[in-house]
Amino acid sequence: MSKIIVQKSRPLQGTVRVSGAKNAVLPILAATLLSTEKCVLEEVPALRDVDVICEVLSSLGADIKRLERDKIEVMAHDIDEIEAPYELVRKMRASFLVMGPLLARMGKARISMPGGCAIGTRPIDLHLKGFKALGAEITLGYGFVEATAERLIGSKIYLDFPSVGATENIMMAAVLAEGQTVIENAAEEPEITDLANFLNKMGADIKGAGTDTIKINGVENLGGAVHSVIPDRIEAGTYMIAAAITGGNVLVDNVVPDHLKPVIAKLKECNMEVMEEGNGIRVIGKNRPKAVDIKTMPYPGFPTDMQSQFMALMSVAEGTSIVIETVFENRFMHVSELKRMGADIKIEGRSAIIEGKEALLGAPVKATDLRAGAALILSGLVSDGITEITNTYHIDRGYVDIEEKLRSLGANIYREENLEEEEELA
Ligand SMILES: CC(=O)N[C@H]1[C@@H](OP(=O)(O)OP(=O)(O)OC[C@H]2O[C@@H](n3ccc(=O)[nH]c3=O)[C@H](O)[C@@H]2O)O[C@H](CO)[C@@H](O)[C@@H]1O
Ligand SMILES: C=C(OP(=O)(O)O)C(=O)O
Repeated sequence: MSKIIVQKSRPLQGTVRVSGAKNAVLPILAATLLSTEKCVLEEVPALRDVDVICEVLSSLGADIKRLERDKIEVMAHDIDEIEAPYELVRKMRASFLVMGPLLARMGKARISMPGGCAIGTRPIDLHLKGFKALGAEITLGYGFVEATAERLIGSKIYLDFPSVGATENIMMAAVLAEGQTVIENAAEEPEITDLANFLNKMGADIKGAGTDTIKINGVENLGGAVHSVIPDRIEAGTYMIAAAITGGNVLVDNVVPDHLKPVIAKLKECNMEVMEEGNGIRVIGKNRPKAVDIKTMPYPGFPTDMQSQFMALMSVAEGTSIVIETVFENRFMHVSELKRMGADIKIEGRSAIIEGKEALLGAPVKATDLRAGAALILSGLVSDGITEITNTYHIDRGYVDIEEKLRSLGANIYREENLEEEEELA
């Protein structure tokens, strides 16, 4: 098991380039199953999750070539399997995103139940409700779910909650359905728009992605496409907080500022200087941050995937802040780890009350999930002593070269590999 070691660092300085978005590339790779022609994806982040979804696609019969570190070619001409095995689905919940494309293309899909995880139970009822509305027959077996339909029929689907994954899965199923599908109360995240843009390049007819009503007119088949994945707004936000927490001056390059509105607004509210510069955002942290409250919401609200990193910032802010998590029912696992580093945080239901401290103390801590791991790294940058983070495989799911990128800004961070121990799986 590897460890990431972080020591108190000087204010970070320089430029860091953001990679392609994990949450955009995963559904886009799943969508390549819909085409019998070659698809080429650029700005593909070199992440563990990307390797897993590629393994899923290969197991179904797709031919995958890595042309460059961030460029992948997928040829899904010969799909001969309809089952994504538990072995892979347990490594990454997003494997479930192959269900929609498989069902649309093959008329049948069988996927292992993804199960719960550290941030909540994460049910799949909305995905299934959508497939049923499109005419699929759903069978729940021991540990798997099977969907069958000779041809899906377009329908009107209202989502009880704007689930990102359900919107994507239903959209991918509906592109080859007969007639029109309307998804109401759809998720509006930029990653949904990126997926829709990719599908439209393949020949789909999708309108309204990025709003709460998406209209999909089914087509007979889809062709190949070349697509460049949007920048990762969560990775960008994490480096913006790294600049703020260390009182640094960092240009976070390759971003879409519009995707980061709530993070920019909150950083400004805590007295950080934030400005757009070319394709980047510069963050200058001159003073100790002022405590501000946040409430996570579906896009365009404050992203739940930035909640723990923001809490790390609030742990050293001046004053008291309240963080309310409304998207996941159990996304405060990082609190006990931050407390080990001296943070003063109390949890009351879905709220965390944080009394900002002037300094934190390094400690051995565990990354309980991906963003929890990022929060611990951020805290380590401003903690006296050494912070030793284990369960780093979570961090590798979502951050490309995180130590190298932070080191290039002057951070004191490195990784210790211990290959003798077996890695626990997510
Ligand atoms: C790969 C990917 O893109 N992951 C992102 C995606 O996850 P994911 O697509 O899993 O998140 P959802 O938007 O679906 O989940 C949001 C909430 O809806 C609930 N829910 C979801 C589906 C369902 O069928 N039933 C149900 O009750 C979930 O338990 C959760 O409480 O969006 C989340 C919310 O922005 C982000 O934190 C994740 O980083
Ligand atoms: C929760 C996250 O991802 P996933 O849905 O892939 O677990 C995340 O990116 O913070």
